[in-house]
Amino acid sequence: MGILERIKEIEAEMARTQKNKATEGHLGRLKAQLAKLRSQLLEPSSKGGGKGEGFDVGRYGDARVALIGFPSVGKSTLLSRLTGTESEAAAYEFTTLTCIPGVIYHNGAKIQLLDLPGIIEGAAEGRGRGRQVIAVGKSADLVLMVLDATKDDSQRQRLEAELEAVGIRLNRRPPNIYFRPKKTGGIHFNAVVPLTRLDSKTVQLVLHEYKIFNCDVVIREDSTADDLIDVIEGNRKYVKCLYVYNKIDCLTLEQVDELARKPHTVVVSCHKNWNLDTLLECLWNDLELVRVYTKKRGQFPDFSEPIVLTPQRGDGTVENAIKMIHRDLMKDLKYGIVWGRSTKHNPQRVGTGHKLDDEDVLQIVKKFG
Ligand SMILES: Nc1nc2c(ncn2[C@@H]2O[C@H](COP(=O)(O)OP(=O)(O)OP(=O)(O)O)[C@@H](O)[C@H]2O)c(=O)[nH]1
Ligand SMILES: [K+]
Ligand SMILES: [Mg+2]
Repeated sequence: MGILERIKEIEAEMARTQKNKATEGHLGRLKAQLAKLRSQLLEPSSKGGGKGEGFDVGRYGDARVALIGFPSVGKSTLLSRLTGTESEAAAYEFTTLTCIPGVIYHNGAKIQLLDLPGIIEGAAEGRGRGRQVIAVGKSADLVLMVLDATKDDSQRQRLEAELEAVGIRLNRRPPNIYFRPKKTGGIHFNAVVPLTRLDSKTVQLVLHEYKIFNCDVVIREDSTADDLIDVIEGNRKYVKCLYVYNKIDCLTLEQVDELARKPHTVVVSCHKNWNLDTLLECLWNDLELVRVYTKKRGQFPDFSEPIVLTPQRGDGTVENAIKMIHRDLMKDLKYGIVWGRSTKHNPQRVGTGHKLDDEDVLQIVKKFG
């Protein structure tokens, strides 16, 4: 039996199984089986894998944002509006067939925006160009999930389910679970908070499903079996997501108002150019970029070309900023001098671990000279 059929079979069994205390362990084991099969499916070696022609776009700029959505929701129209790049838009589905990069220039930073083909249901199982689209989505710092405001809102859940199935976790933090496999010693399982959604039998069953018989597990929050599986699989991608409802020119004011109240959501009309500035502002805030201006002794700071740190490049520490200027600069460093919001006094001497804030100015003092 192929992987896809096995996935279908397990999903069917899960649907048949009533959810209660007695079936918790069984369901946990089925979830682990499902997660393992999906991992196999996404391995590059499995059939139909590989990056695929037209998707191998290099990283550019300070952050990478992917446009993900069902066909004809307006992804390409949005790319053309926000960047200088024209990506073909048309009334028929699957107008876009490859990854089309554009660049947003905003607040002195360069944000790479990637237009992608529309996703269809079953993308997680490799339908359409799902696999390639998902690979690009995983490589992004943020996903703009583009939705058609004129369509039924189940589109959002369906799309989320597709991304969930391939290990993309939207707007979530990694579970607070410590997990360490060992050579011997059996399973040591500990929970430091009361667990209302997971019992020790389920933990055992999930671990056995992965053939793990020796390990330490410490659960530090009220986790589920899915959380535990995410930690064992270890390859989950925690990506920020902003939901963009496009085509609000076709809705009533009441309908627009209702959509706009959802969390992490922006409503826009690409045709009418409505609210695109708000979209940029939300995108900017969510990316949490830290711009650092460098300054030489006795000179004004260079405000034209900031060093841009992202949460994905590690914390916005002085060390990370210096490494972005030059790999070798760290060994010559004596200390830094910083002006800005991150310091108590201006200026202030700082060490390499000091966390910089957006728009700080940094002067590097070297050991010799
Ligand atoms: N009414 C309305 N239509 C829009 C808006 N933005 C885009 N469209 C239309 O929606 C259709 C699809 O737009 P595209 O930009 O091609 O959508 P897409 O998501 O890139 O589509 P695929 O590449 O096929 O997945 C086109 O006919 C656009 O003119 C909008 O703000 N309002
Ligand atoms: K289209
Ligand atoms: Mg398109």
